[in-house]
Amino acid sequence: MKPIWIVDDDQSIRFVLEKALAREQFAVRSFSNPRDVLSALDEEAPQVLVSDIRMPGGSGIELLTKVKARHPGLPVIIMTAYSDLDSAVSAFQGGAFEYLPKPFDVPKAVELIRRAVDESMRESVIDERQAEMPEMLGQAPAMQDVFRAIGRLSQSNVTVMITGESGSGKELVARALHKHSPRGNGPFVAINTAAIPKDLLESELFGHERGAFTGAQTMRRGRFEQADGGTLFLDEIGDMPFDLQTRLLRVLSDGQFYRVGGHQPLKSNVRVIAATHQNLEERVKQGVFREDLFHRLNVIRLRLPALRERREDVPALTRFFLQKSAKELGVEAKRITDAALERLMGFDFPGNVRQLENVCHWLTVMAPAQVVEAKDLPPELLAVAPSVAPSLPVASEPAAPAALPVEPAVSAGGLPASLAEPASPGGSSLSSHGAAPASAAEAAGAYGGLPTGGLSPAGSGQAIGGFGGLGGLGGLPGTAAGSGGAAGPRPWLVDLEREARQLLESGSPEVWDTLTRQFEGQLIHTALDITRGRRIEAAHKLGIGRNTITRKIQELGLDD
Ligand SMILES: Nc1ncnc2c1ncn2[C@@H]1O[C@H](COP(=O)(O)OP(=O)(O)OP(=O)(O)O)[C@@H](O)[C@H]1O
Repeated sequence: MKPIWIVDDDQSIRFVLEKALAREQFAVRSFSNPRDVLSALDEEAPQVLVSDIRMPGGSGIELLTKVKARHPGLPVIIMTAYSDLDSAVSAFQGGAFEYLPKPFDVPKAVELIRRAVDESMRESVIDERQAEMPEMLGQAPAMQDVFRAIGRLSQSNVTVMITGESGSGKELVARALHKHSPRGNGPFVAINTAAIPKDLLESELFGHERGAFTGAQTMRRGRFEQADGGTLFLDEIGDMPFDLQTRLLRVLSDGQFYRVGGHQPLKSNVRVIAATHQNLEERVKQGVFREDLFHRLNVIRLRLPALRERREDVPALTRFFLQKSAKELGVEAKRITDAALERLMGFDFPGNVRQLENVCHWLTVMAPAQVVEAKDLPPELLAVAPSVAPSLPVASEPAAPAALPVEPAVSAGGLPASLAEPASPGGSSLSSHGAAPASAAEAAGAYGGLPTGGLSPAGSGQAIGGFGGLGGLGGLPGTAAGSGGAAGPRPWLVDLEREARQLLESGSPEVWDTLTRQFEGQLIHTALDITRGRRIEAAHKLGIGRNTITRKIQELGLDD
């Protein structure tokens, strides 16, 4: 764990906190002014920053703003006098984790710091988990087929070949296959054979002994050894040099290999998943890919559709990536108009999902307003005439991102032949597993929850404005909504209308504010209930920032 940083010009405060935190086994570093903190930040970052609000060398609020720009996820606690409430409020607006009124009770201060530490640790764990297995969206039938195939393959250790254009999600699928396999707790090791120079590839794959070649000063384990007990993902397998193909074939046949310069045969228990954007049959015909290796790898083949073959997924992916980019950059997520989405859906995306992800990142940084309009799209995209003009499926918009089927569902049914076809006798064993596809509805329902876009935590007007629009709140747990596209308004909207009518007709003041508070309170309450009080997770599920949820909980008095 990184140290706690304390910034205060008052030496006695620093002393008291240092001692109290040291007693609790926290490492502490103290500063007497914000300037020193900023220069220390060039070298390292703390776990939590605790800062006074008024200091000779600059204000704590300014420091907070600067720190947040560099480390959006870092919890900052601002110490302030009771009398200084305005400053405390601006601290929250600047994204402080909490404020600590002075004079403070030392155990309470320590407890607050501990809570900030816990939250930041939990967030990094969540982030790691997400890094391991990012969310995978797809409502298009072709993607639902892929999810079904993943579910179907989940009890199996069979070799899989994933084909699809660059950026279509092959690695994501490989990770999902690994995660949902019996070896899901083992390592997932990926290697892109096209990205590594030919001379180094062999030692990357199989490792080398000390002194095996100039520069090999220590023994190094290769990816096969690293992946022992797990999955080795061989990306761009079509580009593997011919002589290495022979070595790879040998490992796949008898499980044995030698480190470069080594004489001791090694064994590694590895499941291989390979991927390529090339036509391997063609490469075999050209004599650049070994036919026997092709058959060995091609036991089950999964074909990932290009994004232009599943344009209906573009809106949900766009909202998802806008949220993701905003989170990474520590800003509010941008929303996007239907017209802009239609324009995006008409684009062919030669770089597939990766390209759309980059576009969303660009929009988060470059689009001039909070709501992205068609004219704000990147110039290279606007320069191309849409190849189709699809109309946006507003009513049937998915309420929540579909996620991978977590469990292999059990019912009859096989993999679509085009999608996952046993290409050699080895594949036939699969059909005996009896694990069968999860339905699209189950896959979506397993994660439930709110739409990734549309809810603006800052602007209550915008949040309410989203009710009848894209996505709506169909996935809100505990409501009867969610069927999407059913005739008539959803039951809770009918209730809302009745309540609004009653308040308006009776001349109640601040109707907007009252209802918005109830709406937000209910959302947060439900999310906290689902996450058993874990705020960061609740914020994540709601698609709002950690600071926003903390502020809202305070404002709405949900603390106790
Ligand atoms: N269905 C999806 N839902 C969400 N994100 C996706 C989806 N498909 C792809 N992505 C994202 O798009 C990016 C590219 O995906 P990935 O690296 O898996 O593609 P790839 O086909 O392996 O690319 P390459 O062939 O260039 O290696 C990643 O950031 C991935 O998380």
